[in-house]
This record gives sequence, structure tokens and C-alpha cells, in this order.
Amino acid sequence: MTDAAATDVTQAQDDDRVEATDADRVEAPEIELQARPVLVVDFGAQYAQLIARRVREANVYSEVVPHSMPVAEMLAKDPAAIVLSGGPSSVYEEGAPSLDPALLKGGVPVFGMCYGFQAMVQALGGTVAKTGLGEYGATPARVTDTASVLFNGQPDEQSVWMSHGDSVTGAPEGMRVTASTAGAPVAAFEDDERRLYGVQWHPEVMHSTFGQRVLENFLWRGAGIEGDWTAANVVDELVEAIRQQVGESRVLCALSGGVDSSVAAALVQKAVGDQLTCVFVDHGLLRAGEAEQVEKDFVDATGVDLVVVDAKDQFLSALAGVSDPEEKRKIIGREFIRVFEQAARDIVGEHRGDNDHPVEFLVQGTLYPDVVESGGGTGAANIKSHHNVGGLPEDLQFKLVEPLRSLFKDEVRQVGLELGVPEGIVWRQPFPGPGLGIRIVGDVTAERLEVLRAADAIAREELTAAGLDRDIWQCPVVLLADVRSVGVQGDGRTYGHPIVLRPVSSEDAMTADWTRVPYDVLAKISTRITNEVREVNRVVLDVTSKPPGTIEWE
Ligand SMILES: Nc1ncnc2c1ncn2[C@@H]1O[C@H](COP(=O)(O)OP(=O)(O)OP(=O)(O)O)[C@@H](O)[C@H]1O
Ligand SMILES: O=c1[nH]c(=O)c2[nH+]cn([C@@H]3O[C@H](COP(=O)(O)O)[C@@H](O)[C@H]3O)c2[nH]1
Ligand SMILES: NC(=O)CC[C@H](N)C(=O)O
Ligand SMILES: [Mg+2]
Repeated sequence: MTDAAATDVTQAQDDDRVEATDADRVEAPEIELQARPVLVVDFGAQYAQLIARRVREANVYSEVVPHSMPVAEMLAKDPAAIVLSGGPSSVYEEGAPSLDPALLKGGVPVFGMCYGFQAMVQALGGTVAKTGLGEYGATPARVTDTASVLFNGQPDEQSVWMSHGDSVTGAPEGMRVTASTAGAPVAAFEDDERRLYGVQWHPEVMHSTFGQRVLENFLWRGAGIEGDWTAANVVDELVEAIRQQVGESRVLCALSGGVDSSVAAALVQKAVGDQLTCVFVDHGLLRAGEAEQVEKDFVDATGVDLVVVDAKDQFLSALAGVSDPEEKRKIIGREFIRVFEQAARDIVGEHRGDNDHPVEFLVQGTLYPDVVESGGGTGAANIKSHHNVGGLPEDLQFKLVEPLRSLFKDEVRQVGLELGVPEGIVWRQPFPGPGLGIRIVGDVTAERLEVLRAADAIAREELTAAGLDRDIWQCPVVLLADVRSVGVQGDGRTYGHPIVLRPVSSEDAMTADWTRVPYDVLAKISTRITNEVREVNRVVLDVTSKPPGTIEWE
């Protein structure tokens, strides 16, 4: 299940850590889709993006907006409907985010969940109070009208996921109460005339048995939305939005050969064809065989116009002596941009005479998780600065083209399949842009990279041989360069470094669990790494989920 809980993990104070500041916060996406959106108003919820995602699963386009956005601005987006999220506050407290009653009078269908439900009640003149009857987790609900818009055709007893301490003690006038629980006599209400609906629970989490059905009923029946938004529509809309944004300008695409940039490149290719040049940076932090694979196999499979830049020395010298993860990420983000700037100058030079248009735009395969982890969500904490978002330098001259910025990886894979991107690329495991640079705990040197590359190649080879590639989301292999332990090899003492295996299963990288790789496969990897990589005398397995751990160690 997806959730944004990871972004809420409080970071331990550490004087050596490069602190994330407000300056790290990132701007809203530049590309906007043309379908009328369903706006998810975020009241500080754990699950705002999850709601948006569930709306898209109902084939309706959706975007998250902060509760602080003025109503006029929300209505200016011409929303097809509005969903109000949950949130940690209590509506009757001073300073709690409130709902402007004007939003409920704009003629747009509205659906409130939990805090959003309570905020509707307050705005409509009902009452909310702390009753001492909080409900947390799976809760039996009684539906009192199984023919209503929300509950049509559903059983009159269903299990819903609750997380509330406050309850509605007085329903607003004109609202029909259609469900109740022990702690929330008013657990759902509906008003078909004003097209206002709400539930006290969280239909967006999979533990609410009929959650998706309730949401779909609101969207399709209550709001009368067609539900025709599919990967095919999104391709058309994104292509059109890219054309609008880019015009006649030349465009560079930062292409890693990974899923996201390949799909982004395919979209831009479709939109502005020969205005596009892809740039792949070999920063010396790649895995064994990767540069060759992108240079040859990728071009063979897609036919893109690709420039490969060898920037190994530039990155390694910029990273020399740096061990702080955030500092590494910012250096890598900056050096990437410096490489793209140079490439832009070279490309303009090449085309001088037949093309006067400078390279104004840089395409990146940024996804929503990159944005939210970099602190770009509504009030979300900075967990780590992804090189392509929070790691961008302040003096960035390019305008960014990031068509996938509000999507999750599994949605991007659907878009990729729709575009005909080869399956071998669509189903590739993710590999982070900062590469092995954030898998060496300690500073990055050419020698350490060699060690890690050798261990990583063995782990990948054995996991592939065991047929586990599609079961595993990705398996970072991490070198603890500043840790040494004693071993005995060939009857002699060794004092080597540990390698950590971090196989994880996930749907979208927002949450993850460690993969139960069979012991015999782990044994083989361990034996081979310790036999074949001289500097390593110990292999350990990371058995932490996300949260609390992140997938990468840095
Ligand atoms: N070596 C590289 N050369 C050029 N651009 C890169 C490189 N590595 C990353 N990027 C850029 O940074 C973006 C973010 O990297 P990220 O790893 O999240 O995505 P990806 O590599 O496209 O897909 P995946 O998540 O499947 O690895 C990429 O989409 C791409 O635009
Ligand atoms: O392109 C990227 N630039 C980055 O700076 C970066 N940091 C993490 N990752 C990848 O993002 C996903 C979530 O990773 P974490 O759980 O470690 O935050 C995982 O798939 C990670 O591999 C990155 N990708
Ligand atoms: N999850 C929520 O939206 C909770 C709403 C409110 N804070 C309550 O406890 O009732
Ligand atoms: Mg990648």
C-alpha cells in the first residue's frame, strides 16, 4: 500500500548533517494536464497523494493542492470535483485549517474524508466535538441506505478504516446521514442536490473494504465524471502540454536509461521529435556494464539521438573527501547540471547556421516520490535531496520539462507501455541518479567504487540467475567503507569491509519491505563476494522495512 508516512519520520539532530532549509523546497510542476482535474485538498494528511492516486485508479485525473490555496484559485482550475483529505488538527481548535464555505457553494461536487468531512460539517453549520469515543483501525460500519449514491449495491455492514478522535455531534441541516459506527453516529452523509458527500473514515486505504467503490461512486455517480482518463489519454495530454511548453526551442533530455527518463524521453520525442537530444552522463558512479548498455542497447531499442558525456574525473574530484550524504547529493546534482550546460553549448554550436534556437529546456524523468522526499509536498519533511529535485543548483538556467512529476512509478510504467517503450526498459529496476556515490557510506574514491562495483555485479548476476528480478523492486548493494571487521581467510587474519545487501519489495518506492530472498541464493552471493572481492570479508543482509529505513542508505 502506498502512503506518505515516510516523509513524516522525524530526523535525528546531527550537527554534521547539512540541514534542509526552506530554500530546498521545490516549485509546483510546470506542466499541467488538460483534463479537468479532481483536486485533492491536502489538510496535512498522511495520505493526500494516495487519494490522488486512487482517483486516478478510477480513471479520473487528479492533483493535490494545499488547503491554503484560495478558493478562487482552486475554482480557476475548473475542477470536475473536489476531495477534502484528512489531517491531524481538530476543526474547533484555534488556528486549525478551516474550509471556506464558498467552496461548498461553487457548484463543484465535494467529498470530505475524516478531517475533510469534519471541516465540511463545520463550514455548513453542524458541530464537531471530542467525544472520547475515538476509533483507530478496522471498524465495523452500518450503512443505513444501500441505495444511496455512495453505497449503492454494497452490504449494509462493512469494515472501514478509521483514525479519528473527534466526531460529528450534529449533522448540518439538509444532510442525509447514510452510515454510522459505534463512535461516530454520523459516519457518512450525502446531499445529492448540492452534490456534497463525506465519510468519517479513510476510503483511500486498502483496509477499507469498499473504499475504492465508495470513492468511485462519488466520482462517477455523485459528480458525474466519465472516468475515461487512461494511460492513452495521459500520453496525448502530456504530449500536447510538452508542445505548448517547449515551442520551437531545442531540448536536452537527461537520460539515464532508467524507466523514468526513458518514458520522459519517449514523450518528448513524440511531442517535438527532432528538437530533442538526449544526454547520458557517465559520472563514474555507474554499475559495471551500465554505460555500454545505455550507449548501445538503449539506442538500438529506441533510436534516440544520444550524446554520451564522460564526466568521471569531474564528479570524482568534486566528491573528494565528502562523506555527508546530503552534501554528496547536492554536489552530484550540481555537477549533473554543469555537464548539461556544457552539452547545451556544444549542441547549439553544432547546430549554428541551421538552427538559431538555443537550448532552453532540460527534460528530467522526475516522479512524485522524488519531489515529496526532497521536501516538495505540502508541508512534507525533507528526507533526502534527490539529485534531480532538491539537489539542483540555485543558479539553474534551464527551464525544466518534467512530464511525470505528479505520477508514481507504476503509473509511469503504464504510460511507457502505452508509448511502446520496450518492456526490457519499462520493467528495469530503479537505479538512483547519484548511483554508487550514495551506496558508499564514507567518502567516495575510485578504489572504493571498484570494490562496490565488483560486489554489486555478483549480487545482480546471482539474483538474476535465481529468477528474482521481477520479485525484487531493487537491491542496493552498499559498501560500509568506514567500517572494518576481523576475518580469517586462508588461515590468515583479514581486516576488511562489510557489504550490505538491501533487497526490497515495493509498489512505488514510497513504502517498502525487505525481500525474503531464499537462503541458498543469499549464501551463494555471500560466498562469491567474499571469495572474489579481496577487500570484503563480510556480507550482511538489511532486514528493515521503509519506514523506518529508506531504500538507499544515504
Ligand atoms: N547518468 C545519468 N545521465 C543523465 N541523466 C541522468 C542520469 N541519472 C539520472 N539522470 C536524470 O535524473 C532523473 C532521475 O533519476 P532516476 O534514477 O530517478 O530516474 P531514471 O533513472 O530515469 O529511472 P529509474 O528510477 O528507473 O532509475 C532521470 O530521470 C534522468 O533525467
Ligand atoms: O534518481 C534518483 N535520485 C536520487 O537522488 C535518489 N535517491 C533515491 N533514489 C531512488 O528513489 C527510490 C526511493 O529511495 P529511498 O527510499 O532511498 O528514498 C529508490 O528507488 C532509490 O533508488 C533516487 N533516485
Ligand atoms: N485522520 C484525520 O483526518 C483525523 C481528524 C481529526 N484530527 C480527528 O482526530 O478526528
Ligand atoms: Mg535511475
